[in-house]
Amino acid sequence: MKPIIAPSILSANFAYLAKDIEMINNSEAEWIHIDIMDGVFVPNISFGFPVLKFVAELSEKPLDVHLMIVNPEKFVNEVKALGAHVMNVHYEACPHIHRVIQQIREAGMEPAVTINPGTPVSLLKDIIRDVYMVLIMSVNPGFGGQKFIEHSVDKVKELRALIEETGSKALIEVDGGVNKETGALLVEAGADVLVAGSAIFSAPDPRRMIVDLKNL
Ligand SMILES: O=C(CO)[C@@H](O)[C@H](O)COP(=O)(O)O
Ligand SMILES: [Co+2]
Repeated sequence: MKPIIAPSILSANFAYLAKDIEMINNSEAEWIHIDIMDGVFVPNISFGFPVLKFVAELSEKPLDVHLMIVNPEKFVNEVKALGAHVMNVHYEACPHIHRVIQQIREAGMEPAVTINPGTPVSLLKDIIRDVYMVLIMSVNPGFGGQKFIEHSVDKVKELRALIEETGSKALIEVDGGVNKETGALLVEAGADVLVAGSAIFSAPDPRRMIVDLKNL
């Protein structure tokens, strides 16, 4: 199976965001990945809902919303109002992760749980059947353009084994430092969805890069 490609607009040119969204609309990418940061959970601030309202209006692809914020459950309605397909919350940001997953599902979105590089896959055992997707961070969240953490490949293999063992249908997504080289290792290890920011937006031909990532 070819991986789903989700370009991260964090690496887009914000002065010409409409142009970059148009590029994604006319590409083979399935989703658009949206990184929301609050300067508390991660040491950076990206963009908020007033900006994303316009992104959502322009996008013809489903939105994969990655919330790098504390108390993400406070924003279920705002994310829903964007028409998001997936609401991705960090395991580390939710003491009551099971309840948050239920809230996302009740709101009519697909729940995904993200784990940081320092969080083990084994912690997902009791929620793996309840999530649509697990996002494995292959960099520490907060910035685009960072170096891929190699150990993430082992985490994908471990998660694939957990999914098979439990009969879960969860997709495996990986985010951070994904390019043609690291993407190939991840697909081989069992990843279903590749998020890529700088690899796509700094490529001479971003749409070609999306095709190349799909064909890994
Ligand atoms: O969530 C994040 C960063 O925290 C990502 O989605 C980045 O935007 C990916 O950027 P690259 O590592 O692909 O440049
Ligand atoms: Co992200």
